[in-house]
Amino acid sequence: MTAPLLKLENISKRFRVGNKELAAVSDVSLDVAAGETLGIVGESGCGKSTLGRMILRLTDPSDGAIVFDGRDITRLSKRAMRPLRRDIQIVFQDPYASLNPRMKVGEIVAEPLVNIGMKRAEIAARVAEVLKVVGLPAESADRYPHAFSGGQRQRIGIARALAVKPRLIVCDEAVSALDVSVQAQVLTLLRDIQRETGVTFVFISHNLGVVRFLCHRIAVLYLGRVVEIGTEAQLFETPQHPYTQALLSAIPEAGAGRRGRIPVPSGEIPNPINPPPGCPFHLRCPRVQDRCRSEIPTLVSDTGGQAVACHFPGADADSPHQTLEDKRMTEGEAQ
Ligand SMILES: Nc1ncnc2c1ncn2[C@@H]1O[C@H](COP(=O)(O)OP(=O)(O)OP(=O)(O)O)[C@@H](O)[C@H]1O
Repeated sequence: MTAPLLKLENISKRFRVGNKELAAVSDVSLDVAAGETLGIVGESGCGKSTLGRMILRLTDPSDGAIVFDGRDITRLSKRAMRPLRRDIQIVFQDPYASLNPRMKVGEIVAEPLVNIGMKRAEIAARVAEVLKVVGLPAESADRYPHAFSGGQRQRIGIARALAVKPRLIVCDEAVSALDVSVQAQVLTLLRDIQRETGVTFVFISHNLGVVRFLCHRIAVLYLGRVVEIGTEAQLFETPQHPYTQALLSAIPEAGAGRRGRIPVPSGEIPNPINPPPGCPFHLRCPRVQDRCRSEIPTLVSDTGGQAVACHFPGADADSPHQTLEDKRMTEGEAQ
């Protein structure tokens, strides 16, 4: 197996809030292979953006290591990070707020190229090239962002991220502000770009329906911890964690990919300043037992690579402990 392009090793991030500490991300370990799309999902406040910001080194982790292409970048200085900025880019959620309204589109897309010292003539050619890749006419370069729709602006953001030929793009809620039909177009564009260029994506979203379309593997985050991770098929066909199951049951069959927040399981999300002892999900869990109230479950992987952090994992109430392998065998036996 080839080494992962990105490796997060036991990453944590704690913020000081007054005289207390808030654990935004706790002990997260993830691998992302080159050319893969890893989805990170969970409700608001579960630590998705903080994780994304740490990957970009916009926020320093409190503990753990970030390894990019075999190199530990956790403690690199700003200066040492500069050449790597080209390799790791970000696309933000709000295409209205993230583009400078006083700059022409051509200048916006060119900015990262100027920063890496590319020559003027080459910049113009590259800007035209990436505008074409994202489906915008060359004339767009001379116009200002306000002349474009939300979906077109997000294409401009993607063109800007792509300009420097990055190896990894973190998409933080990149389609969440768009209408459903526009979301689908932008997701298709991202998938096509990946097929064409082999770029790796970390795709952050609160919407499991959206990540399903694009992601090869998905990590579900709850209160700063990965509670389940697996391939798209594993998570959608045999989710093992009650939280993943609750998120899935909230996606109407026909509405996968629709706009809006996931309706949540009953009960409040605990405050990360004062998290409950034991399993972070136990206050909302339909399967809670005594052990869950005192012992934090560790992430345990099955032979197929699906991993779950739950003392009592199970596919659903009728067939507890069913794994994707069990399901395949059962289906095979039935034939
Ligand atoms: N700079 C900060 N200082 C203090 N607390 C922070 C800071 N940034 C984030 N947090 C807290 O860390 C937790 C995780 O926030 P984060 O923004 O990463 O979550 P998220 O899953 O991306 O949520 P959303 O989708 O609402 O942005 C939240 O409780 C948030 O209030």
